[in-house]
Amino acid sequence: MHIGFIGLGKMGFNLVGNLVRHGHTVVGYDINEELVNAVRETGATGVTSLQDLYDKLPEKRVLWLMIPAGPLIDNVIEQLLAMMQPGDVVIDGGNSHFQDSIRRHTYLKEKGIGFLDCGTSGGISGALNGACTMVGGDADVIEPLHAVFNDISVENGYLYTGPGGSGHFTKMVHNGIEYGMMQSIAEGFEVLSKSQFPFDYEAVARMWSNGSVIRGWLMELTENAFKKDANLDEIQGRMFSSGEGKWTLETALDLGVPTPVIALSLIMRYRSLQDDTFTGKVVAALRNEFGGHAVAKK
Ligand SMILES: O=C(O)[C@H](O)[C@@H](O)[C@H](O)[C@H](O)COP(=O)(O)O
Repeated sequence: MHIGFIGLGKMGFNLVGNLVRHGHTVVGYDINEELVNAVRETGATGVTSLQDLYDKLPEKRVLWLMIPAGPLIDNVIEQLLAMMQPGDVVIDGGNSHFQDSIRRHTYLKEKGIGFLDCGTSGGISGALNGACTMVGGDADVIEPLHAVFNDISVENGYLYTGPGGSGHFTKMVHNGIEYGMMQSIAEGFEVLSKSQFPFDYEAVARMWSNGSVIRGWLMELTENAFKKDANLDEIQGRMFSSGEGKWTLETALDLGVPTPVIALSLIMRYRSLQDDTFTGKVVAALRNEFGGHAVAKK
């Protein structure tokens, strides 16, 4: 299949390589010309304008966006609308909010253009070697593209999730789960680190990766991290987040679903970004006021 790929960052670049390896004809575009040059090495055609990308594709064009979520998606869709014809399809492969995807689905459908929201998981290596894809949209729009999603995904790692928005909804929940699992693993290792035993964290993670109930990719990645830096001395414990955990919690609250693990995982990420907190000072001061309990002075 012919595919126009917009956004050749870490994920997009590797997805292009994956598509080319599976025999698809890809035209890749990015505002960064170095990436456009580099993508030519994968066997894709590199172009430096959206118009050129569009013109190089046969009718019923497939335009795959792998760019940061938010207004940029709307911006690029508006640029494409100046060229697109009914029958064309836009795929958003990034981490967009599912409500935005529902809106874009409706907006483009009114113009005869298909829209698929594709949650893409598995990180950078998965993008190249076999991703996990969860895709929402109209059944007739996705029908000719099932084979493509199957091609770029690991075996059984692709699911058509249903109506527009459901792909990104599924990805959002996946990421909420990811927050909770990572926080739990991290807390376990902190308990190990505070114990009286001289644990080798890499060895523990390797052992837990083999046969235990908590084995899995995140545990394997934990082993990798400790292999590189035995006590993680080289990094700070600041846990950034790009929004999906927050959206999962907001959505759960809207739906009346109690999600304490995901909620606290998210809050711990926010807490990790603060060196000291006013909240902490107030609680410490109150303990001191009512009970004379010691406070740590600066
Ligand atoms: O499934 C995946 O491959 C990941 O979930 C990925 O999509 C996610 O965006 C990053 O891991 C960062 O997420 P946070 O910045 O929210 O931690």
